[in-house]
Amino acid sequence: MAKRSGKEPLREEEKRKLTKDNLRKLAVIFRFMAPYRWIFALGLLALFLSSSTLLIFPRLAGELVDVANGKSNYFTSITQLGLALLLVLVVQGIFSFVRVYTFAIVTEKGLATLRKTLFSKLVWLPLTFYDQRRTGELMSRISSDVTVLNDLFSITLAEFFRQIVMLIGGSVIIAVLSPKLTVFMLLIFPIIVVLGIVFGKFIRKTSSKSQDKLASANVIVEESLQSVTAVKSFTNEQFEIGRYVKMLDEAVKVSISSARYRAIFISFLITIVMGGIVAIACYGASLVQSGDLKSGQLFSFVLYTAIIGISVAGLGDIFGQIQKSIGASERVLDILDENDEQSSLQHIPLEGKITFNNVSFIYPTRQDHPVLKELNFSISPGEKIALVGPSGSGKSTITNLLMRFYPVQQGQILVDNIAIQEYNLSGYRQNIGIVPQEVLLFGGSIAENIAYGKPDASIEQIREAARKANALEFIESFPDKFETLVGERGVKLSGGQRQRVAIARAILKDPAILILDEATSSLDAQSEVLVQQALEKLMEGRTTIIIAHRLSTIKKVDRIFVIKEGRLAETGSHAELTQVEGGIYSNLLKLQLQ
Ligand SMILES: Nc1ncnc2c1ncn2[C@@H]1O[C@H](COP(=O)(O)OP(=O)(O)OP(=O)(O)O)[C@@H](O)[C@H]1O
Repeated sequence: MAKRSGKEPLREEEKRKLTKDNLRKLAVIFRFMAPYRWIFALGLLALFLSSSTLLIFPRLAGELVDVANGKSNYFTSITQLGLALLLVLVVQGIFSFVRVYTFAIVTEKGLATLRKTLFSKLVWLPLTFYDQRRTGELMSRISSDVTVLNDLFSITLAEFFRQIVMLIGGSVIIAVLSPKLTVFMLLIFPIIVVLGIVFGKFIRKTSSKSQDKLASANVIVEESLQSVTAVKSFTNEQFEIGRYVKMLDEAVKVSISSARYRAIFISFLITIVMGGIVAIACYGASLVQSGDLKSGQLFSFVLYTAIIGISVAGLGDIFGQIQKSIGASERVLDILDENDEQSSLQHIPLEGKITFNNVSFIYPTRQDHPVLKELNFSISPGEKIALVGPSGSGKSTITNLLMRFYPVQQGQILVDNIAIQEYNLSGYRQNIGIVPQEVLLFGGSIAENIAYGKPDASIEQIREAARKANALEFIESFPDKFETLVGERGVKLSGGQRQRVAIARAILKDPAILILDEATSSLDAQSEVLVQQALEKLMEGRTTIIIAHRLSTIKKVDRIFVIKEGRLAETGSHAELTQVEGGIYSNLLKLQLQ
């Protein structure tokens, strides 16, 4: 979702009705602010006082007119009144400062707790959750939705209370000032307000359409910039510009047509509001003429009417914002309510015996597509096996289940003769190291990236791991050595270098079980040799499962499991399987050799 400021129109789908249930959702979010409730209460008090002080202002301004006419009951000189006004302003300023500052403290601290809770929830959520959500959508939970809630607690709620104080206080004061004029005003203003609300709703709908068009245009910018290399390599610069211009032109068309309605709305509103005020002023003037009202009182009255008008107009927007915040809190709570896999870390020393007993598996998001079918095999501690088979046959799924990324639905996976779900999750996963096909590094230094396998590792241990991973030489050749920053996702390192950093990571982690997902794209011969040597060192003494693509690795393993359509089709050593006439493995081999 494109980032939008609070001033932009609300989308209908972002709003929720102000029901009791929905307001309860906001109350749940408010719990994050509970530790700061006393500061919040102080803010509310300051808000009440600053609004009340502000309400004195029009009254004093009216007195100013009466003092000038020599008709004031309270003040003898303009200077005296000027000082009183100054005092009101200063007091009001102090209360406003306290209000804004305290609300900011409560909101910032409370919402930082919410953000932290949300992020830790997200990282603890299982992969089954991620299969159903898009990353962009989750990002906007932490950014846009929490920002909407931030606005609610820091601005909207304060505005809401302020407008209410203004509305009620202002109405009481004008009723006391001149009951007659108040009744006259009440006959006019509600009609203006209703017209304003109805028209305003219509305008919001049309500008929401133009926002959507603009958002679509922004998607093109995002896509083109993200894949700028693809755009350039296909020499599609002109094509992308064309797409953008077309979409933007449509957005402009819709915006201008919506601006026409907005212009009518604004001119209508100004005319009718001013007309109302003029009508009140005229009637008020006639009251002054007949001696029912002092001119200063009329002046105050008109100012109060304007304040009440502004409050009523503001309330509509505030309700919209509250409805939008309920939508945001609902989405945030949805995530907080998910079941996560959080577990404290227990150290479990494993030997690395792996057994699959009749394991069948279907991904929860693709119920109609059985992936693994009654798989049976056993791997001894320290044994090295390769998973071989056509794309989509289920090789990665086997390792996903072993990592407990997904729960097994049928059959059992045992490690050291105990069903894997019996182990403490983090303790269990600590025993498994992965060197993935596509190594993505974090944006820090090389040292930090290697230490990802063991965050408390000393620099000597990091160095030793880099040495074993054949990475020391290239790291030392950089001017900043281990402190070299690898760039976003490790872009500053070559494929082979990234692989060796990943191997060093795994060496440092020192797991009993190792999963190697061989890179499909080949490295240059020299890098290949260095990576292979490093991998062999890494594999020593560990149970290893290799998702294999290359002959050179397959030949060296103890056993090869040929997977076909989720079943174990053939098992044996390279030498054994090549002997099988018409076998899947021997056919694959022939293909590769060709
Ligand atoms: N997260 C997922 N959600 C739903 N289906 C999935 C998921 N991951 C894989 N699959 C499906 O499961 C089947 C097996 O996929 P898997 O990744 O295990 O195959 P593979 O043998 O490792 O393939 P490759 O060699 O191409 O990596 C495929 O049909 C794939 O579309």
